[in-house]
Amino acid sequence: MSSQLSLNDAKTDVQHLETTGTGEPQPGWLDQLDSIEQTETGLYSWLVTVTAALGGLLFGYDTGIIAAVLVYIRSDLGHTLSSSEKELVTSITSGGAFFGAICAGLTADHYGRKKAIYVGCALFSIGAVLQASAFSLAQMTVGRLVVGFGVGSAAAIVPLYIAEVSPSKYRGRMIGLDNMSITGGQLVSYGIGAAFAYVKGGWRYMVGGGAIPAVVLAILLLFCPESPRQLISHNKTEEAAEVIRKIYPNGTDQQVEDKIKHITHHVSLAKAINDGKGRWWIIKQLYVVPANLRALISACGLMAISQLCGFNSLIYYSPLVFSLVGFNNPVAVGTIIAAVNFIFTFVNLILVDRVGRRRILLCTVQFMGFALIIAVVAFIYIPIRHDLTLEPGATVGWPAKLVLVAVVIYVAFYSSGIGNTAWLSSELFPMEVRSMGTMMMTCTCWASNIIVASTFLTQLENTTPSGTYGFYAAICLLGYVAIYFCYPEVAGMTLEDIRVIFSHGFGVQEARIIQQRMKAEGSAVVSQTSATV
Ligand SMILES: O[C@H]1[C@H](O)[C@@H](O)[C@H](O)[C@@H](O)[C@H]1O
Repeated sequence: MSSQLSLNDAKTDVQHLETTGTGEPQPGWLDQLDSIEQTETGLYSWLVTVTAALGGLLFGYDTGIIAAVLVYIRSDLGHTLSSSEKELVTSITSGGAFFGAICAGLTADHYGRKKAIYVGCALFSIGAVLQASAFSLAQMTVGRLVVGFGVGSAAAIVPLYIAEVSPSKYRGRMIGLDNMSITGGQLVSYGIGAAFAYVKGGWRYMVGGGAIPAVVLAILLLFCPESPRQLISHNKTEEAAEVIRKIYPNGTDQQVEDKIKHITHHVSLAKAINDGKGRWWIIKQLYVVPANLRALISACGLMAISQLCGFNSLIYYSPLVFSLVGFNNPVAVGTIIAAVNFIFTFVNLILVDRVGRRRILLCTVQFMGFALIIAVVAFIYIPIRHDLTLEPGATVGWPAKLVLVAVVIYVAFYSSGIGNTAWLSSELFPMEVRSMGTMMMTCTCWASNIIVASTFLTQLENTTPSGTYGFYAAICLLGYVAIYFCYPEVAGMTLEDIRVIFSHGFGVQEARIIQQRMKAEGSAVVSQTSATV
């Protein structure tokens, strides 16, 4: 490809292609520019994706490891931690993630995806060292906060980066790999927790170990490219061409050139839409345009349900819950939960595009609620005192085993449904407000996560385990009603269709009609996640 290919040339070419003599767009011209997507994909983009997904692993590891730490930290910070202190060191990470996600979301366009991931690596490493060397609650809290900043930025940037370096036919699966590595990281953290359970000061190795994948990620990232979209957006067209050649090793020079024009078109479009308008203006559009507001309610509402249903009370505190009901190797029992979460994330990955988001959600959320009701009943028969200890002499009987079974069922339905599907809702937003809408969704995630993390133990003490899980069961059942009325099925729809359905209320009926029409026309149900550039 010639070196004179600049952003301006590409723009001119796009304009030329875009119009006929009458100024009408030529049908299918944009698709023609993307024929490189049909070529055989090489190993490169998979290696880049697996590397970036280490960011997801760190997110999972650092959120999951607190469970074992809380069991083994005992009085190493100078005194035995009270319930509210345990809640503080747990929820401060979610608080950090809230701000980390906002900062990363606001700066990633300007500084690039890779820089944001490097900053995440630095935060993970600094946080790990601060925690591992902590002898006071204050230092531990700061360490957890710093790690939280890293978690938030990884949660916001890694899926974005993967989406931009992956060929569209594998995009859904590659982003799914990030979800798998979050739950995989939680599983690894439980495994490490169990492995260091009987080592003196073992919790320091658990938290310090979080620095290892962060350093590995930082080193491997040196071999990864900046995303072509970012490069083009900063007029680095030649560099973008190099990256595109590596992602699509079987593309011709012409196809590489076309791909650049294709991305340039989308970049210019996005710039034109938000031209001269500040971020606040875009955020305002989410609220003042009724269709946008409804999309925001659906996306953020689903995310809030996915957190307020109490799932992370298990990820963060399940060893405490299982020691409460009498199991004497609670971290090992908790590992079952993390393993089920990991395995069923994979089930979600396989089903979500085929079955559709709404159907999966409606089916799984009600069973989550029913499973929790079984746990509520079982807890009634376990003699737990107000200070969260068992009555002396109590043993692990059938109620404790029933709690474990109910919780495993709940987790399986969670991760095969709402746990991962909630992250897909960015597809509900029209392009001009998508990045800000996604940021709002991420903020909702961490804000509601903080509520669960910071209230769970107090709630157990004050309203008993049955009351606490009864509350979460109620959220699931209310969530079912909310999804039924407010969450339309958008799998495989064009952005225009999605815009139309939200201009008619929440568009559940309209979406059904469009889905039926699509089926009748035999159009393939393709994930919108994989359809965006
Ligand atoms: O998608 C993730 C996943 O399910 C994690 O296991 C959970 O900790 C997160 O809160 C959730 O958003």
